Amino acid sequence: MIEATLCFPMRSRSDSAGDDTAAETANEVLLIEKRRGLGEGWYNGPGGKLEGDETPRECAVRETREEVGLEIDPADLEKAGELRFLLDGEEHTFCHVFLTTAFDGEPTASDEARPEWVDIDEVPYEQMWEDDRLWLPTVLEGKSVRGAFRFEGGEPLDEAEFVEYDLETGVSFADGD
Ligand SMILES: Nc1ncnc2c1[nH]c(=O)n2[C@H]1C[C@H](O)[C@@H](COP(=O)(O)OP(=O)(O)OP(=O)(O)O)O1
Repeated sequence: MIEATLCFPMRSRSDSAGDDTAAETANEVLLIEKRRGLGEGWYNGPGGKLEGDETPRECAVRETREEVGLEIDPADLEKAGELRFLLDGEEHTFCHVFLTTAFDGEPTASDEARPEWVDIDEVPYEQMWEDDRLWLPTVLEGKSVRGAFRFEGGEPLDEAEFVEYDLETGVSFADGD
């Protein structure tokens, strides 16, 4: 099974301070238009597969740097979701989802991704993985999710048919995940 990450940098158009979680104060999210590989041509968060012995946080930081050039401290990532993608009844990908409002730099396009700040009320779900509309709005509201999403039809995953799902909200995750 593949272990992967998604990272959603968020920002507020009008600066607001306080102890709120990232998604409670932010109203724009950084998406990428994927330029190659799984999900090519669709919008998603920066992210990708874990490499070597890196942790999910380290992976999210590395993928966000490689894809859009933002620097993030792993401690500034808020864990927001755990998603299981199943293909033909088999576990295919386990994906850790993170949010952050703390990052350095300006998003820059790479070979893999074209970044775009998007209002959280205008996320282009019709140009994203079909499951995203089921869990991403909840994540962008600052609530955590744990879900399983079943696809049928064989590899590659992005050409398989999305058939059903289970989703829990307001879940908690183990420290350090
Ligand atoms: N169903 C669904 N919804 C939303 N997001 C995803 C899925 N399935 C997925 O695989 N994903 C996400 C999880 C990952 O962030 C990417 C896929 O990562 P990929 O591009 O294959 O990983 P990289 O490590 O960047 O790839 P290469 O470097 O090998 O090209 O999609």
